[in-house]
This record gives sequence, structure tokens and C-alpha cells, in this order.
Amino acid sequence: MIINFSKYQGAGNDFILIDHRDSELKNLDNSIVAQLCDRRFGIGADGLMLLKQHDDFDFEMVYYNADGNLGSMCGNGGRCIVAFAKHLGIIDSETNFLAVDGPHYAKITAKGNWVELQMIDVDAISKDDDAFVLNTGSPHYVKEVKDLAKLDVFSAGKEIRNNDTYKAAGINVNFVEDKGDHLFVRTFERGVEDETFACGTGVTAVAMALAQKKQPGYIETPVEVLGGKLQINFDYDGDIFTNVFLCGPAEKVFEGEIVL
Ligand SMILES: N[C@@H](CCC[C@H](N)C(=O)O)C(=O)O
Repeated sequence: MIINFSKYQGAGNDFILIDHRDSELKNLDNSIVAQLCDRRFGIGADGLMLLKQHDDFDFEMVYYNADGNLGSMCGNGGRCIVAFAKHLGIIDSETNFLAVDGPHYAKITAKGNWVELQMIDVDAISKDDDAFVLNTGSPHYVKEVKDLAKLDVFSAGKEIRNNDTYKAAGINVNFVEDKGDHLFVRTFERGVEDETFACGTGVTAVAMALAQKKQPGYIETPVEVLGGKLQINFDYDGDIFTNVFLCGPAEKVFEGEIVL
């Protein structure tokens, strides 16, 4: 069986995308996903997505982490699958699609490769010592640090992700340094079990956690990640974050065929 795929990246968070609408591919074994995402024995990616037909939405997004397991919501993956849907001619510049955490609206701006994805509303942020814990479609731990460029994010993130509190369900671990006019964020991702170049639900969680220090209102948060720049916009009334948009580039890198 030959399966066509496209490789996309959003701020360096990279994904294999497969149009599953009339694909011969019925079920995707977890071990095959893990092998395709492997950077030495496969195509290489932080995750894999299937674009599926859906009766009530433009399409459905099914997301697997690089370890082969079905993941929770992936923000950068969501932005990339919107660009993929546009490439396939399924949508024009706006879409409503379904993901694991519910319906999402997104728009592609005139610049072409810039995708603004609406994320779920968030009304709960808890504390773990001096860190914040919240769910933006995926679970996130957010810790402010100094001199983030020098931090060993792999070791520090791995230790938190595997401590007694988080080991069973796992968590994505974000470290943030406030640079004044923007935030610098680095993330150890559950399911990749490594630092990635960007995490969309992660930077969204970071922007919300740090917005608690600000006056309520409409807040725009520019973020620098290892793979580029993202921006998070939302309304914050002091308790709840609504109209949340994750904005950034989503670009096709190459396409090819998988022989299964
Ligand atoms: N890279 C993602 C997050 C993907 C989900 C995550 N690894 C998990 O299952 O916890 C993003 O851009 O949000």
C-alpha cells in the first residue's frame, strides 16, 4: 500500500500529515506512527495527524504524538492541519474543524502562511509550589526561570514530567523567561519525551499563567521559541480566558510516499 504524506512545520514543531478522507489506510498502528516519526529510521516528526472526513465540520483532526500514542490537543499541529486543508482545497481562508478537545475556528491571513487558531477557553489555573498548572487542550506545567538559554530543559523537564505527581498521566513542561517586550519559552513535550522547538498549547498556557499578573482586558503576548515566533491573544476578565487565539506560521516542508 502506498500512502501520500506531507510534512509541515509550525515554528519548528514538525508534523507528518495524511489525507485520510479516501485513503486505503484504515487503522494506523501505534508502532507504525512511532517509526514514521523517528528521526533516524523514519520521516522524522514531533507528531502525525490524520485529516478525516466529518459530516458536521470541514474536517476532523486526529493527532498522534511521536511515541505513537494518540495525543491530546496540539496547537501547532492544529495550525499546520489548517494550512494542509487549504492546500488540499478543502477550505479557503476560514474553517471550523473538530479536534480531540472540541470544535476549533481558524483563519489564514493574507500573508498566506500565518494561521490564527482559536483555542479552548480556560477557567482554572492551579499552583504547584511556584509553578502553574493548567489545561489548554493539553496539560501544562509552567515555571518562570532566569537565564533560560542556559537551562538544561531536557533534564529539568524530564524530571518534572516523571515525578510522582505527573508520572502516570504525564504533563508538558514549559520554562519561561520574561524578556520585557516578549516571553521566551522552551518546552519538554509529553509524548515526544524531549524538548521540541515550539509547543502551541504550551505557549498558550504560559501566556495565561503570566497574564494573571496583568490588568484584565484584551491581552496580546508575543513569544519567542527555539523555532521562531508565535503570538497569543485573548480576553481575560480576571478569572476566565476567552477568545483565545494562537497565531503563527505554518509551512509545508516537503511531500512524499510511505510504502506500507
Ligand atoms: N506540540 C503540541 C502539543 C502536543 C500534545 C502534547 N505533546 C501532549 O499530548 O501532551 C502543541 O503545539 O500544542
